[in-house]
Amino acid sequence: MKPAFQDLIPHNHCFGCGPQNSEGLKLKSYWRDDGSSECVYLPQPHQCAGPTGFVNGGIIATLIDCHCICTAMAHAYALAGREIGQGQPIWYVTGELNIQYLAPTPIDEAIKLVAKVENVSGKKMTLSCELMNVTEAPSTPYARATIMAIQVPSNWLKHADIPAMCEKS
Ligand SMILES: CCCCC/C=C\C/C=C\C/C=C\C/C=C\CCCC(=O)SCCNC(=O)CCNC(=O)[C@H](O)C(C)(C)COP(=O)(O)OP(=O)(O)OC[C@H]1O[C@@H](n2cnc3c(N)ncnc32)[C@H](O)[C@@H]1OP(=O)(O)O
Repeated sequence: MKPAFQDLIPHNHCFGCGPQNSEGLKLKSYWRDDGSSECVYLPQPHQCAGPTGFVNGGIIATLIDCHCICTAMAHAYALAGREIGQGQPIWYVTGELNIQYLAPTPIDEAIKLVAKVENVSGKKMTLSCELMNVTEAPSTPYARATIMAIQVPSNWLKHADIPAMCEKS
């Protein structure tokens, strides 16, 4: 199996997707044969909503956000004809995140996110994402989202790190 996007993107302390964040969700994203990307995640009991059986909406938002932004970066490297993480870094941030929560997401089973790049226009990349049961059974997804990813300059990180956080990892 090829490495996950997150294992190739350098210098990532993100709570959702950073391998270098020991307290984070550490999600992993991969290309699928049809050009979409997927991420399988097993929710943890403490990530519950009010009732203990369902996943908190903010956790769902983080999973969607990080899977889509990492997909945007992976797609941008592919458009540049480079392997992820090779050469001048390509960074994207979340400009907009719109989520429809369609049904409660069970906390005691693996879930799957599938994202697609819908459009690239200058610095802006639009992606769609569905969060569903890991079996991809033909039922309504638990959540559906659109994301606007915005490319930021490769020197953006110079302004964005707290040294103590970097030293910790
Ligand atoms: C803050 C943390 C960032 C972390 C990532 C950064 C670097 C990566 C480093 C290592 C880690 C690697 C991977 C994983 C990292 C993260 C994954 C999770 C992602 C996040 O969790 S990330 C946090 C939440 N995110 C923010 O903290 C963004 C705050 N924000 C800004 O920093 C600015 O707001 C920015 C840069 C978005 C725009 O800056 P700006 O306005 O100067 O950009 P500019 O003028 O060049 O606009 C260019 C075109 O985008 C359009 N546009 C602009 N903003 C838009 C918006 N909001 N919605 C729709 N369209 C928008 C314009 O209308 C124009 O469109 P047009 O070209 O058609 O005119």
